[in-house]
Amino acid sequence: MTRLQDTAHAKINLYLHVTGRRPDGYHLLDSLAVFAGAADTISVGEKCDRFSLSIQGRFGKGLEADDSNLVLKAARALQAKSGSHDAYRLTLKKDLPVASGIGGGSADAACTLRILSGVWNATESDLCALAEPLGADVPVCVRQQATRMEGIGEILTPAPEMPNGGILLINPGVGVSTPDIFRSFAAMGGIVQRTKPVLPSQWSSMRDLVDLLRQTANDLQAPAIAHAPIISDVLTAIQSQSDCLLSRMSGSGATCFGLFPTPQKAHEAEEALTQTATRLGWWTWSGPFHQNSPVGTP
Ligand SMILES: C[C@](O)(CO)[C@H](O)COP(=O)(O)OP(=O)(O)OC[C@H]1O[C@@H](n2ccc(N)nc2=O)[C@H](O)[C@@H]1O
Ligand SMILES: Nc1ncnc2c1ncn2[C@@H]1O[C@H](COP(=O)(O)OP(=O)(O)OP(=O)(O)O)[C@@H](O)[C@H]1O
Repeated sequence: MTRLQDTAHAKINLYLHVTGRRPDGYHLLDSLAVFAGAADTISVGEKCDRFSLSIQGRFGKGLEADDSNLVLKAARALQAKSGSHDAYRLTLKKDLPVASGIGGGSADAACTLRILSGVWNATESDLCALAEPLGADVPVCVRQQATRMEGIGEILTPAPEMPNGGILLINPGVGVSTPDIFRSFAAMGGIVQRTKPVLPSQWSSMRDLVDLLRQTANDLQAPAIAHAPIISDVLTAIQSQSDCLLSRMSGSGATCFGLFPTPQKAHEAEEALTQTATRLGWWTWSGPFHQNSPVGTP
């Protein structure tokens, strides 16, 4: 069965170690990426001569529906691969903040590939080959499952499924440019030698996961704070909530996350921060992790 609507979930880097640099300037990473329930939605409408995109949702304004949009780039890449001349009207409901370290654009691109793979019978390996040139975060977003990312993001190893904990996301409304943060990372001293984390075959509890995460870091957090000091305030606000097990920034920022023993505890923390968030214009989301069905299932 073809899924003509699908959700593009927020990617969260629970840890992110920069381990090296390629001759082309891209950074080698070791990161544990998981997915939150928060998502954009993409729908495929009627067939037409050329792909078109309409954008709705809280963060739709300010995002161009032109050729630079990763949804259209992904659709055209798969159309070319399939050799089809068919095109469709696409709609993106943009509920995730843009340029915020949770891979919204990458998740949209991967989601577009997944939906259209149903239309053109593309295989998962076709999707992976198309994903890589669209962006370093696109391959991991194809499956939307807990994954260890290495290389520049193209070497993917399945990671243990997340325990039934809760996650709180907060974005302070400051867009952060990924290339700028990698540049500042280099300028601020660059690579720190770290012990490579050993992931278990499964997590016995959120505490088990958090114990390991405490021995890790997001190496892009300090450079991102140098660009946007408000990130420190967000981390403090999350960490000061009762039952918060860990707070950290995701990706190149500025979105930060807090881990909680249950989704309910994450909701309670979000509620406690409502007044602050409303006053400062922060975007917040709380709930469970996304546990996905494999590509190709309805
Ligand atoms: C920081 C992460 O979000 C962690 O998951 C990703 O590595 C970034 O993935 P992304 O936004 O899809 O990145 P891309 O759009 O491919 O690259 C944007 C820019 O970020 C820098 N970049 C990105 C990924 C990477 N492994 N090394 C880099 O140095 C490069 O300057 C690149 O030109
Ligand atoms: N569908 C899309 N949604 C969001 N951004 C898009 C999209 N298409 C193109 N872009 C462009 O991609 C850039 C990065 O956006 P995105 O929201 O993916 O950043 P991010 O969350 O920081 O990603 P990452 O965590 O992968 O670094 C934006 O500056 C935006 O102009």
